[in-house]
Amino acid sequence: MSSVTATTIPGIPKFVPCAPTKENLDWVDLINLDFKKFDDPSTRQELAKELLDGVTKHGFLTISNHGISNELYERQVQLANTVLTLPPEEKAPYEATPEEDAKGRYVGFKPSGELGIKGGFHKALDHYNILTYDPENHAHPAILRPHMEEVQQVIALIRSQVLRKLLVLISMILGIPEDRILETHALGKESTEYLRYMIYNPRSNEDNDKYRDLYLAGHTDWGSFTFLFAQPISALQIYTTAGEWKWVQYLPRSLVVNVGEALELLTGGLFKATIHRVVKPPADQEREKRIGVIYFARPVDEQRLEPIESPLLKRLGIDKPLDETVYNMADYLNARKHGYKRLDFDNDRPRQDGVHADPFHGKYIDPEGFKPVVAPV
Ligand SMILES: O=C(O)CCC(=O)C(=O)O
Ligand SMILES: [Fe+2]
Repeated sequence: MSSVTATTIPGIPKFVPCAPTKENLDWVDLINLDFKKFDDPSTRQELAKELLDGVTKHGFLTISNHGISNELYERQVQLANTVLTLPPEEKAPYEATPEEDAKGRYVGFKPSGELGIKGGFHKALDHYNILTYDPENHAHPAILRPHMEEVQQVIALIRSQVLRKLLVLISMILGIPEDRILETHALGKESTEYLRYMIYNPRSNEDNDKYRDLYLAGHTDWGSFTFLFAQPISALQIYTTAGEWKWVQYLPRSLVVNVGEALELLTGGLFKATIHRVVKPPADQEREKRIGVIYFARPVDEQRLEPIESPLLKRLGIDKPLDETVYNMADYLNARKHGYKRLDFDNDRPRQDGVHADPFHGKYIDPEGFKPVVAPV
């Protein structure tokens, strides 16, 4: 089961994923959920317990036997590479507008600009988003079009085989009816869920110095769960409860799952949105382009982000909203996009004025003058 074999798809450029690093990094010990256990009622109970352990310990887990075949999995990586390495002139017509980006629901490539958009991204990074709920039925680049049915199939699998099962396990943990939790992610309602293809191009030493070796600054995700197709290039780190940055190890063909802020808010903090970041890979992978396939699950736009009524949360005394303002999902995204709760977690790499560029933090001035619904705290 080598990670360096490359699936070929007619008409799609071949992409050979990088070999795993030989370096022994300071790995984090993540709990792996074997989703085979979901099928049997007794092992399903065990799985629910493991999920609770995973989300309270690190807020990060891996899932094996997730129901996405090796072939579909590898083909997604090939398609992601194809789309993200299109020449700029072929990307341009599919670039989202800054307004769409500001609303948190966009299709296509991230808007470009000197620093990407909102001062947040170095252009060594690019995104391509495919919405799950896309009433406008956005067009995709010609090379991707023959494969859109397959992309939709993968999205449907992630929702039915992974997200739905996790939500059922949550209903068991919280002691609430399945329907109550499933409706928070109902299909067909307005939502910003999407599949994202992501590229991190290698940077010059000068740029790495300038950006403190950070590709993505420490952050928590905004939705409920994020599913990352396991990544042979080590660069993802999580901030543990012990206050240390540790590396996420590559487990071939697994999904790496992390809890986002919406789920933290829905569970009164029982499920932890873990801080994570992406840094310069180890020396034996540093010159490779890093291709990501990521699914961001999110509650529907209208879902209010406050604790779900649950006997467990009540018993634990965590049944009150965590924040002063209770937003629904759509308004929460809007607020987050415009500076609400913007925090600096990279204190281990202090930014020196005049030495480091600050694409991530500092005083935040929204370039388009968008405002959060309520002034940020
Ligand atoms: O590329 C990765 O490994 C993680 C990306 C990430 O954290 C994000 O896009 O929110
Ligand atoms: Fe993230």
